[in-house]
Amino acid sequence: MEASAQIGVTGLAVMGRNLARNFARNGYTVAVHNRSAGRTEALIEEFGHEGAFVPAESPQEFVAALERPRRLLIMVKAGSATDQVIDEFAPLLEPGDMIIDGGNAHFADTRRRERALRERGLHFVGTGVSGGEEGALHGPSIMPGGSAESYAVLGPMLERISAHVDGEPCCTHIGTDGSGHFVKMVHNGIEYADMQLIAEAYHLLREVGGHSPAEIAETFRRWNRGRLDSYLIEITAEVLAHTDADTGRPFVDIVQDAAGQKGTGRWTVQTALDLGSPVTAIAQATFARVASSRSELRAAYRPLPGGTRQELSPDEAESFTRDVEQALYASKIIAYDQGWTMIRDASAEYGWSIDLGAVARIWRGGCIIRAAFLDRIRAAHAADPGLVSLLAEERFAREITDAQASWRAVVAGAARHGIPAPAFSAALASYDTLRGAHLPAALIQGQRDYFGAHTYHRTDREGSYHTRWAEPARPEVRTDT
Ligand SMILES: NC(=O)C1=CN([C@@H]2O[C@H](COP(=O)(O)OP(=O)(O)OC[C@H]3O[C@@H](n4cnc5c(N)ncnc54)[C@H](OP(=O)(O)O)[C@@H]3O)[C@@H](O)[C@H]2O)C=CC1
Ligand SMILES: O=C(CO)[C@H](O)[C@H](O)COP(=O)(O)O
Repeated sequence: MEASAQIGVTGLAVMGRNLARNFARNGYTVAVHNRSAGRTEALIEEFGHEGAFVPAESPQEFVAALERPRRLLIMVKAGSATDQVIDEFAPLLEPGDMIIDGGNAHFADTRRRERALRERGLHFVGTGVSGGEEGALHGPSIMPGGSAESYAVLGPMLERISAHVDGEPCCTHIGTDGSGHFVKMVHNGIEYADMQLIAEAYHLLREVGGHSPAEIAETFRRWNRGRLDSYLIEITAEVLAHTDADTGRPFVDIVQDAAGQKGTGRWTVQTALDLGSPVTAIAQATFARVASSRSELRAAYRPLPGGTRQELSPDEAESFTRDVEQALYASKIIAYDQGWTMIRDASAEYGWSIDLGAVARIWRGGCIIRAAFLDRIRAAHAADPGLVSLLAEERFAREITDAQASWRAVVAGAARHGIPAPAFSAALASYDTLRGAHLPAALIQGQRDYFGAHTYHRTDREGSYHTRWAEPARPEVRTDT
């Protein structure tokens, strides 16, 4: 077989098929392969006319169709399937060739795979891809890790098929080894928080504000024309406005209230604990999904009393809606700030030198959390490349300040009414924790020292200290001399 394809895609389910079509529509010759040949045949039959495809039945045929250095994109089920595919294809490749993994791999697996393949002279490019089925076809946000050398060859192709905002591609080299998959994982963590915050806003508008799903859809449409303008707000309005054809009831009332997850949010929270990154809003959003699915626990709690419901007058309901918008926006700033903190922490830990402004730039289009807001984050980092937190930027700080009263009223009101608002509450608590001059952590240090002689630092002197709590006089000793 003549080596005529600039890229090959193996794994032709929804994502792989549409990425292959995207490459072909952009003028590349694309070799296509799938474990079961039916998907390859279906792609050629349905979409073969869209561009230059080279269908391959066997891995050998597939690899033979690729121009050198070979660029082989894996789009299979994340996990052990990725290792199986690598084991199958790597022996057929030669030094300098590239394996790109566009699945939602755990970044630690990507680091392991990159190391192993580097030893064999191959480039392994763990690449985050976001945008779902439609994004894959029309332009996703792409987050490649791997070597700078591989990006020099691959980058132009990936940038070409990515979404574009203001003429700029939603694709950039994130850093070495697993950095691309790490950033994609945090994208999904933020996605969980954003979705949960929006869901809490809906719940409050319905249960406290007394609005119908159709009315709330209109509210979201209005918000989508303002500073909350985002894909997730847009689709939320569509979902809320949808009526079930069978029953004539709002769609949200016929769907079971148990949220699923494939696991990237969970990975974000697990990794945040290892890094010491306080991503509490993301964590609460992830736990809220978990809790929604624990039907046996929910059944046990259900008979117990809740808060006091109070009907709002039309004026009060209108004012409450404005408060919820403020609370949603303020909480969103915190959730995004937590995501960025985590990326900054990992970048330092793994030596990735991630450009935090570039991450915001490539998330402005193509991905699930795309939003006007991300351009503000990009601009904040452009103005101050050393920005430690979004709240250190004047405009974000002013907006959070302006939202104060409403934000607190919404969280307090939710508690009074007995409506769960875990992500709103976590975001506000995070804000108060990080801005607090004094935290009760001093007492925790005392407790630790009491039961475990874990020592503490004093506010007035250098050094580590321990109080001998068991002795009546409780003498204090310095432990670091
Ligand atoms: N769906 C989405 O919106 C998004 C998905 N992703 C990620 O992209 C990747 C592809 O996702 P998606 O298109 O949804 O497909 P799936 O995750 O459903 O995976 C199905 C594909 O994996 C192949 N596969 C499974 N096991 C093996 C194996 N052991 N050896 C070879 N091939 C195997 C299947 O082949 P066969 O047809 O023979 O069964 C099929 O092509 C995943 O890693 C996913 O996490 C990333 C962003 C968004
Ligand atoms: O990667 C994605 C988008 O960026 C997927 O849509 C995401 O995996 C969905 O996650 P979950 O099923 O956990 O809600």
